[in-house]
Amino acid sequence: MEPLRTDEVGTHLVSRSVRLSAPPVSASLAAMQRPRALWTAPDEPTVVGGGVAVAVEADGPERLARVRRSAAALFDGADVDAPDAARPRFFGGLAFHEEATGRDPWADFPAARFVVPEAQVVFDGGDAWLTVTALDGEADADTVGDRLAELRETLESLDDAPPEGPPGVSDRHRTTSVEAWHESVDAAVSRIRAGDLQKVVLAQALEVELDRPAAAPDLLARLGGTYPDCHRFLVEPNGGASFLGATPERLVSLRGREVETGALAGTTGRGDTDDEDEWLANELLGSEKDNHEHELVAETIREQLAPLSAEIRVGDRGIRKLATVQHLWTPIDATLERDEHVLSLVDALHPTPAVGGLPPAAALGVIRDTEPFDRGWYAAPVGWFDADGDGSFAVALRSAIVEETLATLFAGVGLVADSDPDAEWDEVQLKYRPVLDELERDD
Ligand SMILES: C=C(O[C@H]1C=CC=C(C(=O)O)[C@@H]1O)C(=O)O
Repeated sequence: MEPLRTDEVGTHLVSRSVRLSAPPVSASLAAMQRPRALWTAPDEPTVVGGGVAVAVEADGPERLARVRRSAAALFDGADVDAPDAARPRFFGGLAFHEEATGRDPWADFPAARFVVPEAQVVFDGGDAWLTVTALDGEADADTVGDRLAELRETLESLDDAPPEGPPGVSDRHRTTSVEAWHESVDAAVSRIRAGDLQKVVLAQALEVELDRPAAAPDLLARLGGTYPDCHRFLVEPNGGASFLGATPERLVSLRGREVETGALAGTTGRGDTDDEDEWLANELLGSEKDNHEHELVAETIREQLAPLSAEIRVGDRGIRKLATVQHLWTPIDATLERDEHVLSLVDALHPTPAVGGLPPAAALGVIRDTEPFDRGWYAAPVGWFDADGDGSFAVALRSAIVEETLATLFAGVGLVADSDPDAEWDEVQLKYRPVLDELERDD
């Protein structure tokens, strides 16, 4: 189906839901038609999607406002018969920059794309719900009901199989050599010291040739084992690519007027022993450089929320431990002054200085001028929203785009005045690990 690109959406959604005896998540995802979607977040229902009831795409500075208007027109007058848990949602995300470049490997990823899946399975505690959605010009409640019954049978007969192991890596290619990295970091640090900007996040990409095609559901299932507290996501455009990851960074979630977000910036590794791990955590907590890098993120998020909020609550700075790294982390919650759509919050917050820099325009200029590859959807918002404008978005870090036997991984680091190119290089390599560990075979 061609995505809708106009604000003049003349049709509406027809949606029906049924309770399922919960099928296995990974097998459900594997059973879905492309394009597939997966969303798992701490304290939220897991959602699997497949196929397209409707897709909305937009680009340019107004891309989120345009997506929001198209979605509102589709939800307005929608014929939805579903309990709250099973309500239809739009899933998708954005490119990091406002315009899509169309460069490989991102050729099929527009600057913004959100899809209401034809089939959506929500796993909420022990319950599971299947929702089938169509456009009213293409189906009516009866045909949607027939499809619901057919899919229910398929899903309820799925077996739970353990995920396949890593595909194996035969070759790898870095977009940035050590020498080029040193040059870029030195140049960025000089500009920061000269006062042109306060912080910039520079990234690298790693292309990896696989021994066999990697199955996204298997990769995500294994990532779930190692990174259970992260947001795991899968988005697929038209074509054969899958963009997936297990990110520790929530961008924002909105329920009613309650906002949850946080600052995540400042990184160190994990220790081999408990003592070494604690020592590393204490070094990070005491590091002037990392606290400065972190403070710029926390303060900017607070400033961006302030005009929209009746109250903002900034928690204590602490350590977020993941299997391969530990980060400085500050929880930030807010209560909004008035009703807002989660896409307005996404618009206000992206890119935070955890992935862009400060001031944002100067940092984006340095990123565009320096990085020899297209960030595509890496480090950009991915998530979902519903008819009320509630939703949840993560920052697409610790991620890769995978197609057949090629995977491209992305990782970046925040640079401030006293950043050291060698230490930052090592940090990039650590941040590849979550996805890379699931691609490489041990033997
Ligand atoms: C840009 C990335 O991480 C960000 C999030 C947490 C810590 C970061 C840091 O310490 O540099 C980065 O700002 C990435 O993982 O690619």
